Amino acid sequence: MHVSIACMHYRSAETVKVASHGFLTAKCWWGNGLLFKATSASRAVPIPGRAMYKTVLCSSTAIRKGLHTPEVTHKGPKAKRQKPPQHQYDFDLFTIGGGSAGVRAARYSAGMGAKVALCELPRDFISSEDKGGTGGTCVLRGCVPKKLMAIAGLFSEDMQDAQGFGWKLHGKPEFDFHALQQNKRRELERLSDTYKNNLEKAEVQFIEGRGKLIDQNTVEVNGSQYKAKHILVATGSFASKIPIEGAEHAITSDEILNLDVLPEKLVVVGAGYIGCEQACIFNNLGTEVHFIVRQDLPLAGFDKEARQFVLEQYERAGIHFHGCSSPSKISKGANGKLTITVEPYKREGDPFDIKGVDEVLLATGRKSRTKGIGLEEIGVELDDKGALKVDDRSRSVSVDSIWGIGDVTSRVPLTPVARMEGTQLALHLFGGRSEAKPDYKAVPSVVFSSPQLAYVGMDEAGAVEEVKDVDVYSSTSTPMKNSLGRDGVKELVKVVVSAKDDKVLGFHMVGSEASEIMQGFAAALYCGITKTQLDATVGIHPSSAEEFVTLAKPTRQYRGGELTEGDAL
Ligand SMILES: Cc1cc2nc3c(=O)[nH]c(=O)nc-3n(C[C@H](O)[C@H](O)[C@H](O)COP(=O)(O)OP(=O)(O)OC[C@H]3O[C@@H](n4cnc5c(N)ncnc54)[C@H](O)[C@@H]3O)c2cc1C
Ligand SMILES: NC(=O)c1ccc[n+]([C@@H]2O[C@H](COP(=O)([O-])OP(=O)(O)OC[C@H]3O[C@@H](n4cnc5c(N)ncnc54)[C@H](O)[C@@H]3O)[C@@H](O)[C@H]2O)c1
Repeated sequence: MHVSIACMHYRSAETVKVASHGFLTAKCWWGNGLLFKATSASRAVPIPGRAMYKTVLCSSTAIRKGLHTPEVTHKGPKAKRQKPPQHQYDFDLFTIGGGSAGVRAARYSAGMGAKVALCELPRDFISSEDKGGTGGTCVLRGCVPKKLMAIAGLFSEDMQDAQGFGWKLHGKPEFDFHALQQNKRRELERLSDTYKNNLEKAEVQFIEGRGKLIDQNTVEVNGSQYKAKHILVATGSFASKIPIEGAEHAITSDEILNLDVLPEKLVVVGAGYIGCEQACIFNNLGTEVHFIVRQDLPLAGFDKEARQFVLEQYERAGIHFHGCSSPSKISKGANGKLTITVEPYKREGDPFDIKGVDEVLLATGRKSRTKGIGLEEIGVELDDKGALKVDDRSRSVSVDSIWGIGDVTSRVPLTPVARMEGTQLALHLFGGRSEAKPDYKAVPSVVFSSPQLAYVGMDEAGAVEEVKDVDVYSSTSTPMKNSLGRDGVKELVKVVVSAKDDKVLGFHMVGSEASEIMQGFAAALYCGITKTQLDATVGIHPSSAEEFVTLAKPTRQYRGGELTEGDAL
């Protein structure tokens, strides 16, 4: 049986499935891949040699229900009613974990007609083997609380800038950390509830409790066993502490986002995403912040010029950066204050102590949550970092019925990527799109520090290594706000171009609006923009973003992998 759908006012048309109950399942596509509910049918046309050809017409109002839900179905005049299926499974898909990845995959799969269940741990702001909550890390102890706290910190920069524009602040503005934390928790609980409600609206069966695999098709939660054709492991990751003496006195990102008292003095160990973001948040809120970092620059793996530039800005804002250093010990005094002993790392020098510290944040990386849930017992292969090993369609490399998406795998640990993997998995399993798989071609990323560092595509060193002939365009400027506001605030824009075919390979920016600006350039990179096309783009004036389309002369050029013009970084 074949069905085509014609949705008026929408680009659409696809698919067909004859459900076992004899009804037609019709998926209706919009341009961006969302699915809509089709609710009416007009005619069915038999085609010789095929069972039947059926056209379903539906109006835009008829298909407006639900952002994604797919299917419906109309009983075709000639469709034969079949016997109810003799399922050996309770569910088509059972998802363990209700974070960004699991919720997306579960909702979309249910929307495509699958029978889906999802289990998630009871809610807590601090995660553990037994505590979690719908929305997962992003909502309860990641992107959202972090961004709310970053916004709180930015008001302090704004108040300083405002004075240059004539605003008079009478007396020292007061900051109530407790109020921020209370308001923030309320908002996070609201969002977490929304995630749960959305699952229920999508008709995903929600089970609160810890999921554990019993065999390749069975999950146990709270003593009950559920059988599913496919099992999705989306259990995310957790902050791991480095094994130094006194590590029990240190906290991780879970706790720092949930403090009740604003620390006066904070030491941050590790300058990845989390370290840089938290250092800047607390610096802006008035805490004395010290950074202990093994390299000479923060943000290993990012573009070197952007790293150098962002460090200058962190130090200008008052953060104490201790590069080429590593902590060896944390001790707690009788007054409750901490002392952290710091050793030189791959350099000459003496150890030193940072005393009178209220909190030490270990921001030294995260590990996939794969232990104690029966994975290894049923033969699911993990990689050398303990992450679930999957193929390019997110299927376990060793057990066919097991799938893994999001931070539990070692791909790109970002929320939009986890969601994209969820969407693609739903399409692959239940959307009639067996070719569907995640696409990592142009994943943009932002460190929400102060200033922000955003990029998409290749950094300069990576481009030179891979492409050899590269032109680099970079420029620094003072944002207009800072012509009258705080002194010394600068922004960087940078474009990395292949000299062979003029294609842009990477965009980088350090600046207060970098996250908002980079999204559009990510779309351009995805579409394969050339430097000539970028130059032909009309700027938006006055703005920081226009710097990207006015970069006339290369700052550095490489040919055959060697620097031929400009100064080495
Ligand atoms: C401090 C911080 C800031 C971040 N900021 C950003 C940002 O700004 N932008 C961005 O894109 N990304 C950010 N990230 C990364 C982002 O949060 C993750 O990539 C994303 O949340 C991963 O989603 P996930 O669904 O794979 O995992 P999670 O969100 O961790 O979800 C996994 C879920 O599984 C549950 N679970 C675990 N075990 C079980 C079990 N046995 N049974 C039932 N449930 C279980 C957990 O409770 C959890 O809710 C940040 C991360 C952190 C830590
Ligand atoms: N804005 C965002 O999108 C955002 C924000 C936070 C987290 N995340 C995601 O979460 C992931 C985890 O973040 P993260 O900051 O924990 O990890 P990370 O890998 O970005 O940074 C960890 C840092 O710790 C350092 N480190 C490791 N071991 C150390 C040791 N023994 N001593 C001193 N330093 C040590 C590393 O060199 C690195 O700089 C990131 O990869 C990112 O994808 C994203």
